[in-house]
Amino acid sequence: MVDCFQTLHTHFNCLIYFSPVVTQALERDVNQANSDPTVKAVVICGANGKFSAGADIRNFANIGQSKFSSLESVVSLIEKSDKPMVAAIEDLAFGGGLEIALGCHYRIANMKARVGLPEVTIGLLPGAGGTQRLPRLIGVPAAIDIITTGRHVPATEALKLGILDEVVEENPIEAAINLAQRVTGQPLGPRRLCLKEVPKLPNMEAFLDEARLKVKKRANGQLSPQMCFEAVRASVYLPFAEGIQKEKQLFMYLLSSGQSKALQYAFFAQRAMEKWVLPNGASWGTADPQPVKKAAVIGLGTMGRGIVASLLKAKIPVVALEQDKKQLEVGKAAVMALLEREALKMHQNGQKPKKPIVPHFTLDFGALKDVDLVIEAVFEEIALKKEIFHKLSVICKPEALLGTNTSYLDIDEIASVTDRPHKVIGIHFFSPAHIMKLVEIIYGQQTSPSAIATAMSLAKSMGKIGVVVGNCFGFVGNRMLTHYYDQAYFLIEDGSTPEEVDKVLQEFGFKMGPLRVGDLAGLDVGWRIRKGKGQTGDALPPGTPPRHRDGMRYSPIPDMLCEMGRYGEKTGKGWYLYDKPGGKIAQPDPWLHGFLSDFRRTHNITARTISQDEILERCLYSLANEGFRILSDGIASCPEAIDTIYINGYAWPRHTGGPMFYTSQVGLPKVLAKLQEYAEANPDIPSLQPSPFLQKLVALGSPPLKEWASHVRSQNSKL
Ligand SMILES: CCCCCCC[C@H](O)CC(=O)SCCNC(=O)CCNC(=O)[C@H](O)C(C)(C)COP(=O)([O-])OP(=O)([O-])OC[C@H]1O[C@@H](n2cnc3c(N)ncnc32)[C@H](O)[C@@H]1OP(=O)([O-])[O-]
Ligand SMILES: NC(=O)c1ccc[n+]([C@@H]2O[C@H](COP(=O)([O-])OP(=O)(O)OC[C@H]3O[C@@H](n4cnc5c(N)ncnc54)[C@H](O)[C@@H]3O)[C@@H](O)[C@H]2O)c1
Repeated sequence: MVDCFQTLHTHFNCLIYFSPVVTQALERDVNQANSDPTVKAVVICGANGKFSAGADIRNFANIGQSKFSSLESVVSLIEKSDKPMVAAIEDLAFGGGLEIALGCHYRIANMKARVGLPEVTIGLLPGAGGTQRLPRLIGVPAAIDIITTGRHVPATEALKLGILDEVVEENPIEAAINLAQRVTGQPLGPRRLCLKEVPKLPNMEAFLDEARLKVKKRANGQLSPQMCFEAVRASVYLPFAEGIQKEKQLFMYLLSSGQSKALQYAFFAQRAMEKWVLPNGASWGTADPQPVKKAAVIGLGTMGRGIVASLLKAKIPVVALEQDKKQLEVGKAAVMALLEREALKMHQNGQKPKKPIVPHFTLDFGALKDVDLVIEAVFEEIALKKEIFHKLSVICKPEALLGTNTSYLDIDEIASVTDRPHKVIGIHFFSPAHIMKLVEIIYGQQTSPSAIATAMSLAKSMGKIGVVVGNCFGFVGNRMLTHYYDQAYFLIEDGSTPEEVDKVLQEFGFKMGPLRVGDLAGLDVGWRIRKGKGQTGDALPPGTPPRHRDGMRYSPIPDMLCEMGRYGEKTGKGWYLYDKPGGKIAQPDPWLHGFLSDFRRTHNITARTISQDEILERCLYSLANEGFRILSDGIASCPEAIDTIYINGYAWPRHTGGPMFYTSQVGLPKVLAKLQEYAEANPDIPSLQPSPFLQKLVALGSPPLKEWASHVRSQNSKL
């Protein structure tokens, strides 16, 4: 029987995306199968165990509309075929890949496959008929969910929704051939999605109005979810062919938008991080990771508990250590609650919760003697960290890697007290550690390439994005963030309210502005750091001017709020007033406004009306300005690293590409001119002085972002 069937492999070599060549080859093969009378049915599958990840994103910049359109015409060709077409989905079918499968008359996948239309995440919409066929297949609410979020749908859920006709344990190709044999001769009309009606809802109009608002709110200024919604909405009101035209028109609109460029840049920037290279030439290509079969976490506070959960998610057994019985009990309860929540989430997503590995909770450092990796997450105090690392170097086996989750402290100083500085490394998670994707991997002067490779491989196994960076106070992310916050405080001193500053940054695309984030994280966190640096508190030399430190402008307002017990959400008061301690409902606080007026009066500051542009530019350009310094210092190897850090660690709006990409889009000469203007108006804020590297790039005619790193290299090699 097999000779009556044709199995079309979609000509992919390794990964599985549609270039024009692949699309044309598929079209040719489908035409051949259609015209060959010996072929009774066709099974379409991928090669090397994967169906397809969709259109080739790298091609978008270079390709004309006609080439794009051809993928939809192939889907249509498949759908119109008089012979049963069966998609055999192995592992994944995303974007154009799922659209091809939707053109098929039947779809079968293996159990571990995932399907989805992730175009929204790269600033686009499914442009090969997906927005018109999926709602016809599974109804409007489920289609809106899948298309506007781009989420990956597991095979079992896809089966329930009706996206798949069958899910099999093993090889879907064999099952597809069996199915093709069974259905040969049956009418295909009912299987063609283009001929189906979109399933009606009793209250479609009201449902769509509400859904549009929800999508808009969640989009935070990103266009693609909103256009995805409009395309699905068109499927309800337009005949199929007109819906396809509408989809095409919206696709082309998104394709030409700056947002899709930024999102595609962010996609590739993130993936480029795996291929790290150090200034000394050591790299991912030559460094071997060590296996991590057992790990330890020291300190089960805010960060430690999330780090334990992340390690367990990667199936690494963990020893969890605390300083005393009480803290151990608190930490243990918190970790167990996190694990239960994870299991519940899996259950709700239709996944079978795995039996959790329970950590070994202990107060005994001796329990760390056989671990391969330690991640220390105790208080941010250098003396305490050094004491712990000294102890670790005595207790842990010589090959064990010693990691610190410090936010700011010097990796070399910590390494100096150990017997193995080459195995000491910063592994900087972001809060909440079990959720946030970013891990900054910080190498010190002596950290070995193998230690970096191990930390990077660990990040990947925890489902996180590791970015390798150099060692300096605050590394990349927090070093830049200081300037963003300073500007926010100075703007408030000069006349803005916290609400005004936050609104401007929220309109830019952040979910929360800096002051609201400060309240959420706890204002005492920064206060402790400033006290540690001697900028406030008992260590401050008498006679220090209140609004200057070392001749530079300093805002004492955040310290004053903390001195009054206003730590933010947890105390019910901070930059905002909350419904209760621990409450989430933030209101403008009349008391704070009065306090700010008194502060300005005391310090002879005449409040001025500050424009939205000034708020945005001072906050964002000062942050990016530090990014140029970080590039120039070699702390980040390329602007893509900074952008990946900001998008994944600081909730920078992905659709603007990250601070460096955003700056490149605004135009380096404009950013430079604005920084010069603000620096002249504020001579006591040196961080507003444009970085020499930014000036150099402008002098070079503002080369494209992908060339910036080579200009750093040429600059440093001349030194
Ligand atoms: C008129 C209108 C007509 C329009 C027609 C449009 C049709 C359609 O609607 C549009 C699309 O399909 S849009 C597409 C919709 N689809 C998506 O958005 C899916 C995007 N892809 C993904 O989400 C993930 O890559 C997977 C989950 C597929 C695999 O994850 P994993 O196992 O962790 O692997 P990994 O590390 O992530 O990737 C490995 C390598 O493959 C690379 N690469 C991957 N996909 C690529 C692509 N489509 N392209 C190019 N390259 C792609 C990736 O860069 C990396 O390269 P490197 O050089 O080795 O660094
Ligand atoms: N909180 C954040 O947002 C955040 C983000 C990234 C990094 N970090 C860094 O992570 C580290 C921990 O921060 P956190 O916010 O989790 O602090 P935390 O105060 O919430 O927790 C610290 C924990 O360490 C424990 N501890 C203190 N001394 C110890 C010892 N000798 N042995 C064992 N345990 C000990 C404490 O009992 C406490 O439970 C710090 O270095 C911090 O800078 C914090």
